[in-house]
Amino acid sequence: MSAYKVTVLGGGAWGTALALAMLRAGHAVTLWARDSESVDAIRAGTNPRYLPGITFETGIAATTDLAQALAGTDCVLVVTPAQALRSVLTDVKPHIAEHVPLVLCAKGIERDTGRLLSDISSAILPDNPVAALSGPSFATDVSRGLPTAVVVASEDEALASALATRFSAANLRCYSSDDLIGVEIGGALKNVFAIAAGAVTGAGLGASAQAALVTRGFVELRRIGAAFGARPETLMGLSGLGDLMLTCSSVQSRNFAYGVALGKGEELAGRPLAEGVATSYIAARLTRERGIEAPIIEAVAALLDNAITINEAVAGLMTRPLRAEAD
Ligand SMILES: NC(=O)C1=CN([C@@H]2O[C@H](COP(=O)(O)OP(=O)(O)OC[C@H]3O[C@@H](n4cnc5c(N)ncnc54)[C@H](O)[C@@H]3O)[C@@H](O)[C@H]2O)C=CC1
Ligand SMILES: O=C(CO)COP(=O)(O)O
Repeated sequence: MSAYKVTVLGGGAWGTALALAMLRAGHAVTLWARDSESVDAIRAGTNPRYLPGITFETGIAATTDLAQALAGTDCVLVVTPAQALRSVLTDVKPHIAEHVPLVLCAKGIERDTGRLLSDISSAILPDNPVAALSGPSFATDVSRGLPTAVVVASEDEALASALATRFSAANLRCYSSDDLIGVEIGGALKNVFAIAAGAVTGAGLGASAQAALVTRGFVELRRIGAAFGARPETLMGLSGLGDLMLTCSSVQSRNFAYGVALGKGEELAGRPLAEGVATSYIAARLTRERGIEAPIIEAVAALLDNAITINEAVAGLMTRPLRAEAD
């Protein structure tokens, strides 16, 4: 029987880690990256730019040739940044066979349109079933083979379950879900709250403020999730609360680290990818348009725009009208 062929698009931290996870699950893995430097390094068992200090097994067939990466593939993991999804899938279109599932692994909402990533995928590649992989999982942990649990979601429950089975291995446990929107919303918004939590830490506001911020962030996530049709139990799961806990508590998170720099008033240009920046702007717009109360998201977007200071953000949140917690 020929091996199940997985194509990974994206040679950054998460693309490399997922390619390794797929290799360890016993699949034939081809990784496409746009720069030959990353391709050469990954073939040799390193990715110094995105996973510094980590060496790993060889066996990933890395290439800069997209057509070659997609030829004869059984499944594609799309692991480029959320804001690049539209252009990447447009490039993929001529080279992918119908019915090959696309598993979206980025966490974000398209800034210009407010579209969820699965919407973009269905619009560009309507004949390819779409799934999302999300949950608390740092690329460094996964590439080191540390135990990790994620969720694979698709509106097609049988597909989600089949992919979760394929992707699971000794140290990667994949749950399945048919709540695609719920999984996407949780993954996208936790990055915004991670920036907020980082800012609280960076500004030295204390552990109590930190806990309050994360808890009230989760309330905003639930409100927005409800408006988008996400199931509450999905938001309570790995891709929602689980990832919120992870990224709001560790400088291993680039979004949290970005927030720390913001809270300290440090230079923000040139930092590693923090998906929550783009997502905060569009999430603030979407919540405003839909009349959803999301003061933390609003504050993050305003802070990033230099429209308010951290002290003004705190004062704004602390002086809102008092209310019952459950409202
Ligand atoms: N790093 C992590 O621990 C995790 C990351 N993610 C998500 O995965 C996504 C990717 O993140 P990372 O791999 O960590 O980012 P990264 O910054 O390490 O790598 C991004 C990769 O995408 C490539 N890229 C950027 N724009 C591109 C374009 N227009 N066309 C083609 N390639 C492009 C870059 O060259 C680079 O290889 C993000 O949405 C992130 O939220 C999800 C879970 C864990
Ligand atoms: O999504 C992640 C872990 O689940 C990675 O978070 P950062 O993008 O903030 O590093």
